[in-house]
Amino acid sequence: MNQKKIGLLVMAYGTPYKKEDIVPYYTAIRHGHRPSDEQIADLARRYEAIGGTSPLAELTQAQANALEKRLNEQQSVYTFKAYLGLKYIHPLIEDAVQQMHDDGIDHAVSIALAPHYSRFSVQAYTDRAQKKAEEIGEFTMTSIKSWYDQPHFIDFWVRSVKDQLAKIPEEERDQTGVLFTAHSLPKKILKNGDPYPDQIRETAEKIADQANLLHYTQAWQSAGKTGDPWLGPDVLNQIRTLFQQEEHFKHFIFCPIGFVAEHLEVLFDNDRECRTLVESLGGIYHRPQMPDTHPLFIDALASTVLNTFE
Ligand SMILES: CC1=C(CCC(=O)O)c2cc3nc(cc4[nH]c(cc5[nH]c(cc1n2)c(C)c5CCC(=O)O)c(CCC(=O)O)c4C)C(CCC(=O)O)=C3C
Ligand SMILES: [Fe+2]
Repeated sequence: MNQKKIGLLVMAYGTPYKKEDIVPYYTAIRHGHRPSDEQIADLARRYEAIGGTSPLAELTQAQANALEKRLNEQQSVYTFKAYLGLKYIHPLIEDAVQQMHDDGIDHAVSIALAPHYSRFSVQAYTDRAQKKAEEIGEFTMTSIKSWYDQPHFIDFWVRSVKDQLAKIPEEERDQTGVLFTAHSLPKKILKNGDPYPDQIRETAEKIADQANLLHYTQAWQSAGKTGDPWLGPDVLNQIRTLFQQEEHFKHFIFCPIGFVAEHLEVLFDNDRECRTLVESLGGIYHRPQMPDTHPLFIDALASTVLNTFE
């Protein structure tokens, strides 16, 4: 019997492929308003600092490929075909949905490469995908909202933190603080009861519990420099706070649990800014490798997708 072909819409933020993409990309992030020359220069400088462009383009594609492969290995009822749909650069979410339809697909599952749900993040991806599906007609799409609590995902971070701790001399392990971070969002999301902060807190608690962490905390990173207030505490302030506490921490392990790949926010905001501050205070910076295409992580995504068929 023919296996039914299912579209797998893998949605992600997107990143400039080359220097010339930075302006149109940043303009798209700003909903079509070109940022100031100063803001553009600042972003270009950050990409320059991590090697010119981000590794994210390649990693997002590799994650989509790995997920497709894993899904087709794990079951034989359906054939999954992955389509990348990006938020701010080609291939755009809408184009991916159109392509599925053109390829004769009438049912898809969408998943965002972001673990936690927010109206500002995942819902924005989903709305665009569903709108396009409705426009096409006779095309149904199941949209996954979040998967932060998928056990394999938690397990990935539990193992990562434990690996980092194992490298720290035993007598210094109780002088180690673990910081769980996620992208900050404007505080106004709280007014509508957005689950984002709670989901991130829950993720941190689950990991800390399963890894038996003595000292851990949660903080927000990469807040925008806009007029309105963003969720805090900011990670840089949180580092200072921890140093002021009586434990006299020596080691700091950074776990950016809101992101899933090596990219600008981690390579710059964590590995440069957080590292610089930690070292200036006399501490030692540690940061496990991001999920990327780790089998546990891909399994977490695959299980989440397959659960939509139950
Ligand atoms: C919640 C969230 C995630 C995680 C969930 C998800 O993945 O969806 C995320 C991921 C990412 N954000 C990214 C890049 C950027 N985000 C920006 C700006 C912003 N992000 C926001 C939110 C988020 N962002 C917000 C509310 C703004 C302010 C908008 C404004 O300015 O009004 C800007 C503008 C300049 C700056 O502010 O730095 C850039 C360049 C990249 C790719 C980096 C690379 O290329 O490696 C990735 C994965
Ligand atoms: Fe962003």
